[in-house]
Amino acid sequence: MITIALPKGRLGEDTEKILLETGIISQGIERDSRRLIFDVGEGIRAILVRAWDVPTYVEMGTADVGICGKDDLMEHGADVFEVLDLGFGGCTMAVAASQSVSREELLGRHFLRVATKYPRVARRFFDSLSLQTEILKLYGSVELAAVTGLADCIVDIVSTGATLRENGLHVVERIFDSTARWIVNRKSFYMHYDIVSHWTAMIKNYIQGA
Ligand SMILES: Nc1ncnc2c1ncn2[C@@H]1O[C@H](COP(=O)(O)OP(=O)(O)OP(=O)(O)O)[C@@H](O)[C@H]1O
Ligand SMILES: O=P(O)(O)OC[C@H]1O[C@H](OP(=O)(O)OP(=O)(O)O)[C@H](O)[C@@H]1O
Repeated sequence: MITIALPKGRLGEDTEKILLETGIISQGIERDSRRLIFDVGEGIRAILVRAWDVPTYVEMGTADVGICGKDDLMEHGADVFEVLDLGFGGCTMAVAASQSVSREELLGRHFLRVATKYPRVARRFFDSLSLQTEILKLYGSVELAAVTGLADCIVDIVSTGATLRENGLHVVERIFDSTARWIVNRKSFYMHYDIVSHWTAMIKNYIQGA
């Protein structure tokens, strides 16, 4: 049995499309049911998890392979093989602040209060600038922290930029670009080498042909 960790949410549809169109899975997921485990082929099961939890399932070996964003991988620091960039789910991890605060002014301060869903990414970034920070972990609507004054700036994902614009914020610094990644458990990579490398090649061909 080989287990694939599929992300719920934003990456779900593109993930399922790639796996179905490459023929890696032969049946789709009934997303409107409350089931979390699906038989998706002979000896293949899919588990439906939040994108953020995919690295945990793959690192621990409960899933052999999975799909999640680079942002979650960077934050998690999971010890897995990051095998392929799938190209979809594109966004940028960025520092953002009120439009009235310039990059020079913000990064020139001695101390910053930073709100984010990604405390490890934020800590690493500000440490690399030797900037003293207090990091506040939030779970959503992160932009609100910079608007209300809870924090001086935020570290969050930016895609269209609409959420920043509509809340009077702007990007101060881009930290890294993120897309969805195909990740593999380290043991499974060797134990299921034939199937994992076959699947990886199929996805690679699919992406190159797309
Ligand atoms: N606005 C966005 N546009 C494009 N891709 C995004 C955007 N926000 C997040 N992503 C990417 O999609 C992945 C999954 O996001 P999704 O919102 O489904 O789950 P989540 O971040 O775990 O949060 P939640 O389930 O609380 O909404 C993120 O890890 C990121 O790589
Ligand atoms: O640049 P944009 O296209 O506007 O996208 C960026 C927004 O999308 C994500 O939030 P999400 O929709 O997941 O909401 P939440 O984090 O507040 O739950 C992210 O945290 C930003 O708030």
